[in-house]
Amino acid sequence: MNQINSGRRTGDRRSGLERRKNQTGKQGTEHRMSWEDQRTQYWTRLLFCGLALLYFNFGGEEQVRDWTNLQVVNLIFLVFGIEILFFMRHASRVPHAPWRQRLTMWIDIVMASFAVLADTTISSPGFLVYLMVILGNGMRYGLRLFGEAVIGSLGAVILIVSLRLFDYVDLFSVSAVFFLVFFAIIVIYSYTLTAKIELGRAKLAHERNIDALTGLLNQRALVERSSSLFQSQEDGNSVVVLFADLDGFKRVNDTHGHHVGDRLLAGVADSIANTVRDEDLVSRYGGDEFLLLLPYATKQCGETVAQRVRQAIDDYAKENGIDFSISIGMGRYPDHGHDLDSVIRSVDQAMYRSKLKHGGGGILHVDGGELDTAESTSGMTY
Ligand SMILES: Nc1nc2c(ncn2[C@@H]2O[C@H](COP(=O)(O)OP(=O)(O)OP(=O)(O)O)[C@@H](O)[C@H]2O)c(=O)[nH]1
Repeated sequence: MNQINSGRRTGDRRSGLERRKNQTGKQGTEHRMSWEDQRTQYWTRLLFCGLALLYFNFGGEEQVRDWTNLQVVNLIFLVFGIEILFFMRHASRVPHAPWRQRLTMWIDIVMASFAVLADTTISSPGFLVYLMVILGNGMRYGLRLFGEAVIGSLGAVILIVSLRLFDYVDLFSVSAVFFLVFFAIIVIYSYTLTAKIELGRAKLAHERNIDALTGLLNQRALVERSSSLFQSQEDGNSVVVLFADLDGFKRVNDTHGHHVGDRLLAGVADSIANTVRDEDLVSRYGGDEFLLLLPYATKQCGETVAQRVRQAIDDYAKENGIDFSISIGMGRYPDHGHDLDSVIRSVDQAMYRSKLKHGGGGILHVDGGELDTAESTSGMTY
């Protein structure tokens, strides 16, 4: 039992599966925006920038309040346009950048506020831009930015109204109050709609990426994650790949029934999840097969984890009085394959050779090196 717990962080009382569920849940539900998802937003920002320039230039100096002038307004909106083009280019190259989404949203709020403050018309069309910022960011990037956009816009409106309090007192009327009520209803309605969309999106991502029985990543999600993981392993770092397959699992099903087999798979998943770090990827690759990817790990780290996994499974089998074991094939990217498929082929073969040789419970390296099945793993640090 000690071996199973040895992978757990100090003070972290969650089971391995809970930790893994949280991790995979987060990874599985995170919504990564593609460039195509964001393109319309950047064109809309450009459109609004152009409209603002037209609006002020059609109105001329009379459209601009005394504290500034048309030249300054033009200059500021020109800089705004350049900022949009700059981040547009950035978004097309690096689509997923939460800091950029947040920064551009705040720039939009500042620009809308500037437009409203510079405008001699009290009910400036700039106010509608706040709605665009709230809806556009909320619907696209989720509730967090939605909330931020509401707070930012509300704060800006309060500031503007207090700065021009006397102008707005004159404007006070029943229709103005109703305008605000309608505005608030639209925001609340959009918030609940966004919450629903986000929940649905998270549920879908979870179902797509997580194996329902074990709570581990499924094969599809692992393949998807592996490409970015492999790309990030520069400077001679390697990813250790472990292919683990249960021995005698069919017999467990046949003897104890499928429901026990199911529970055993979930227990094995939990035991395996306990042996690795949070940044490692653990997946249920097939029926009774598990694939582990350990980024930035040396061969020695891989051996340590492989031995821990085997030990954890032996302990689990003993504790539950069920006769089964685990065979593990071990290799590394990029040493044993140029992509996930080819590394898996190598480690799968190593695992299979180990099974043939020992009939179960062995750990075999792709290079042919075998780990002593009796070796103790206590006291190992990884
Ligand atoms: N209970 C249960 N059984 C499953 C599930 N998925 C696959 N299986 C069973 O897992 C077994 C896997 O077969 P084998 O690979 O031959 O299992 P094994 O007895 O461990 O044999 P070796 O891998 O050759 O050692 C099959 O009997 C499948 O029906 C599942 O979700 N739940």
